[in-house]
Amino acid sequence: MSEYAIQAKGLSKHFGDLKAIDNLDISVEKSRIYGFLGPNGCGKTTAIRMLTGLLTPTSGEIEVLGLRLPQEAEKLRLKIGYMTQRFSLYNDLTVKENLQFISKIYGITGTQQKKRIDELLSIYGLNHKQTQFAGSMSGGQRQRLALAAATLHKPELLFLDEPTSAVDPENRREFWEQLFDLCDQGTSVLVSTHYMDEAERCHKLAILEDGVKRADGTPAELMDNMAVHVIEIEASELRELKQQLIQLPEVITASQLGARLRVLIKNTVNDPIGFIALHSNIGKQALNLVRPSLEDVFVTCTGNSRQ
Ligand SMILES: Nc1ncnc2c1ncn2[C@@H]1O[C@H](COP(=O)(O)OP(=O)(O)OP(=O)(O)O)[C@@H](O)[C@H]1O
Repeated sequence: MSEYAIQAKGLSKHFGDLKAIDNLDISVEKSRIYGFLGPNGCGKTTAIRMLTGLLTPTSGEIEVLGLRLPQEAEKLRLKIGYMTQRFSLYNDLTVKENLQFISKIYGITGTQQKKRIDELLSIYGLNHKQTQFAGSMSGGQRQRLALAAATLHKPELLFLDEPTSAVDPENRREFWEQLFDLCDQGTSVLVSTHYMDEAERCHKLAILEDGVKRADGTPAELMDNMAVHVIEIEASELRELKQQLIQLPEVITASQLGARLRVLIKNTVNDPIGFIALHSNIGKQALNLVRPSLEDVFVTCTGNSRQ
């Protein structure tokens, strides 16, 4: 038995001249949460659709839960859950009716259906909402209903495409707690996001840009292996200072965070604090060498740095 829920090698999808996914290699371990982090249009949905067997790759090899895709896609259908970017349930059915409808699709009927729906209503805090129309629920409640529907048949592997783009931070945090519960019970999860805080919660992630994987690893590995120094500067006139510093070829990017300027400097510079002090009128006491964040990793390994 493979330790991997998903393995893909040399995966590509071309739409005409556009390489939506270009030569992607990924390995997703079982009972873990793996993230695709990247901006809109970088190919996250295209990659997920190929890994679910819904889209045929232009080239490459895919094995999901021991099944080869796209050849064995039909056998995979009952083993996976897929929560798409858009709410795909029925707005004019109630919460309970939606779950009953999905149950029937999976062949879950009678007392088994009632038991499973009651269980899901309780897990996802929807007990008192069961007679409410899905269309009248809040963003957070809809996401919980969509997750309940995607996990109704207890899939071994769950695909979530930007699941929390329409929910507030509190609901997002709760949603992730539920993902970790699923993971604890043995479910493997592949989730796409463009939020750094969400990506940081994943066991492992791949950073995608223009269909290409720019980096992958655990969030800690990605941050530790960054070939840059990060300096935070506390000073006045930060807008001016930023303009001055980003002219230097050794400076990768500089971005303001409230009263501080966060500057990423190539690690070919041996003494980053001395370097900033030399190229500005800021004293060394206002400069701090800090730990890179995932956002620093993202701007360094994608083309989003110079602004
Ligand atoms: N069926 C299609 N035909 C032509 N181009 C497509 C098709 N599907 C996706 N694309 C293009 O492929 C690229 C990747 O799209 P994709 O939806 O996978 O990105 P994404 O990272 O999921 O972005 P978003 O979060 O905005 O959905 C985009 O340039 C998109 O326009």
